[in-house]
Amino acid sequence: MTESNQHNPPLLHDYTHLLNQLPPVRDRGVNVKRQRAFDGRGETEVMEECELPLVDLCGLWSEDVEERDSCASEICKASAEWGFFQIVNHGISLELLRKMRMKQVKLFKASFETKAASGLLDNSYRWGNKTATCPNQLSWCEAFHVPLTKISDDSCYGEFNSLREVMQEYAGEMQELAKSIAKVLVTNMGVKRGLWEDECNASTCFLRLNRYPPCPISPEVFGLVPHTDSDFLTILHQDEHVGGLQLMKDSKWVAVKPNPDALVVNIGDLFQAWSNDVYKSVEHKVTVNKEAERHSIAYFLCPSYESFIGCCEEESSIYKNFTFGEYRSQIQRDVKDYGHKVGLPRFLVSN
Ligand SMILES: O=C(O)CCC(=O)C(=O)O
Ligand SMILES: [Fe+2]
Repeated sequence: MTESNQHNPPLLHDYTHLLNQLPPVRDRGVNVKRQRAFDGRGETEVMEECELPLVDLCGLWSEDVEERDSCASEICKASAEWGFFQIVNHGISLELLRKMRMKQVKLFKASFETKAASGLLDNSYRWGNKTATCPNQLSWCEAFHVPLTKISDDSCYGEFNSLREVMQEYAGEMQELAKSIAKVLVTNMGVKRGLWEDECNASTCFLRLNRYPPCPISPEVFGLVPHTDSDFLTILHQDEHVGGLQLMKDSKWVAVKPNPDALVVNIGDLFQAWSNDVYKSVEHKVTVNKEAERHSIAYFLCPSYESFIGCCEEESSIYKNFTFGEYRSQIQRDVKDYGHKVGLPRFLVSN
């Protein structure tokens, strides 16, 4: 097996030592068994593709109070029961989504050396997983992880200057949309003013442009390892055609069917803590294909590092009060020490 495409990162080459730990193909069981062993969780199985709850945001922008309330309650119900939902009529034009995707595809078509070159998109290019110590910690992907504060910075773009305007417009619109959804979730908990109103300025929010190259050893590695997002909420512009996103629902992995008209929203750890576990930050992962590449763009709504996340039910909070900065540092320590994020359980009052 070779990595002939000069635009792909050298995943096979650089992770040979890890991939050699995989048992020979003849020793592995049938698919489901293999997936179970691979995930390291006896109870998980892959289910059929499913339709996530679909929320038409038309109601949210309506003059009619009842329509607004009904849309808000759909958002909150999905956030509590699934932690994930899809939105249509979200106000972001299909033209902008298409333009952003075209630019993203073009960017990833650049050679690996160009992408990794110093300076491009604030040196935000990442691939694989440096801290992986075994094959199931390896993510078969490449990504630009771009802070919103850098998006208008000319020096980030080099030869990709035409990306700047689109990125700016895209990030601005995502920011507004994310805040509108956050406001619904905050109001539903009986709180008039959430910390996100002051704290979720652009200072720590970011966009992640993901590409999952075709993977000759699929399904032996993940595109993105199972994780929860460490933010308030995420808005995901999935690949229009190629599926791969799976989420945990009732102890089963559920595959999300691509819907080219919809964006996917998921609750992150901070909203779960703030809502005292009412909204769920659900584990999700991405699988990869042997032949097809896949693209996605995620927008992460985050507070400033000094913000206390707190809890809307202060007296009965099951989590300690922590700042976003503390949360991030703990994750970084855990990844270094154990190879993976521990996340919210670290901050339970009972610990
Ligand atoms: O690519 C996807 O569909 C999911 C991406 C994701 O979960 C992330 O970037 O955190
Ligand atoms: Fe994620």
